[in-house]
Amino acid sequence: MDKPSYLHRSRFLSRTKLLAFWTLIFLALLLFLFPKSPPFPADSTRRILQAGPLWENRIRHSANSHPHRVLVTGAAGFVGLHVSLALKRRGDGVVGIDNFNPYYETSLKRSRAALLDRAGVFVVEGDINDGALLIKLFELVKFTHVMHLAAQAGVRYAMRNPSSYVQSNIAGLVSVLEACKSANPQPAVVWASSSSVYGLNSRVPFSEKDRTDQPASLYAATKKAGEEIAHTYNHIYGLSITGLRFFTVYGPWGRPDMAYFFFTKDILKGKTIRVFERADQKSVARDFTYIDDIVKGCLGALDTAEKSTGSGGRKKGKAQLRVFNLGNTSPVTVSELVDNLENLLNMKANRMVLPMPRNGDVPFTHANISLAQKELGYKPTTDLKTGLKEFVDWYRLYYSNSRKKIVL
Ligand SMILES: O=C(O)[C@H]1O[C@H](OP(=O)(O)OP(=O)(O)OC[C@H]2O[C@@H](n3ccc(=O)[nH]c3=O)[C@H](O)[C@@H]2O)[C@H](O)[C@@H](O)[C@@H]1O
Repeated sequence: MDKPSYLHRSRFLSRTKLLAFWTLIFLALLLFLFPKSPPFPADSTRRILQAGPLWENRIRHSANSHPHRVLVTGAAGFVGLHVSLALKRRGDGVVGIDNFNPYYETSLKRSRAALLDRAGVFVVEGDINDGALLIKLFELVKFTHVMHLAAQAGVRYAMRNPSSYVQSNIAGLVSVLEACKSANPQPAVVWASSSSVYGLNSRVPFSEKDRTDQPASLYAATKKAGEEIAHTYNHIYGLSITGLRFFTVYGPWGRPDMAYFFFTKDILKGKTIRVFERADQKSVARDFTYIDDIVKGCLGALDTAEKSTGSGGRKKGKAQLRVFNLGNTSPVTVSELVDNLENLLNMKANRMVLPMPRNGDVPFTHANISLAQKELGYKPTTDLKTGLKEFVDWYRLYYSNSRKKIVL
């Protein structure tokens, strides 16, 4: 027998209510699990809202109205510190930006930033991937130059945390170049590439004309990708871009993840250090380059950089695109590096000689610097022994005063 029609209707209604109820629950769950993302990172929104006029004034004051107004990314890093100080000392306006990430001891980065602060350089705490923050900085200051030194450094760490290299060295670089290409006027860009782009090349010294298509680490691959990205932004937007291939930079206020730094620490503690050797039993070698020489090369690149030709995202003509080796032209083996440290520290190292692990290292580096010499007037003057002495003196002072603030 057919059921009465009102029964059909009420069953239909209760099913509809049930469906509506579960749909609502489902939607609420979706909203809870995937909240709508803000137009730019929440951090940046907060930072810009909290910033206020005092923050803006500090930025304007730090840049001042000098002919050169330079934004230095990675200013609390090793090279960033020294370049920012040198620019400020000669009278340029400098604003720094750094995310103070914990790749190595953040207290060292904070000490560097404190030193910059005393020298009149304000370091904005922020990430280069934060596009809104970069736009804000360009609104506040018409930067003439960007010295882009922020990066995820280190060749061996790339196997442990590959995505950090993509995030900083590729996405971060694009974020910086995006801000530069949209700025009006566009700044000229000088940025840190790396000797590691020469990868497994065997012809020495390494020349800018050599192939760079066999990187040995993800770090090197991201720097090589950076050089190609630089070409694109130069080609499409008329940005003037100079890439600097640094060769194992060392010196006071250096990076604790680098061999000369942690060898010093470990020798002083009596800990064993691992000295890598090549398959042919020769010690690996590096074209160690002292920080003051690198700073001169960076300033030379900045001073010879031509203006970008575009404005507000539009190219108006061909712009300069350059790449230079900044090395020392005299490679030293790692065992000689350790000999030097033993002499300076007056202590014997406990060496464990091991075959070079296959984790991104290359057996040797050696720079041909004739192009930088010709175009930038670059001429390194510090040998490893002299530079290491400066480092060891700083190291002893810094770590014996680690709780106090010290000046360079
Ligand atoms: O020139 C560059 O572009 C690169 O220079 C350095 O990379 P690297 O030359 O490998 O510097 P270290 O990690 O300090 O190593 C120096 C030498 O010591 C050797 N080493 C390292 C660590 C160790 O425990 N034992 C050892 O013998 C390495 O094989 C290498 O030959 C920096 O760490 C990179 O960020 C930079 O980009």
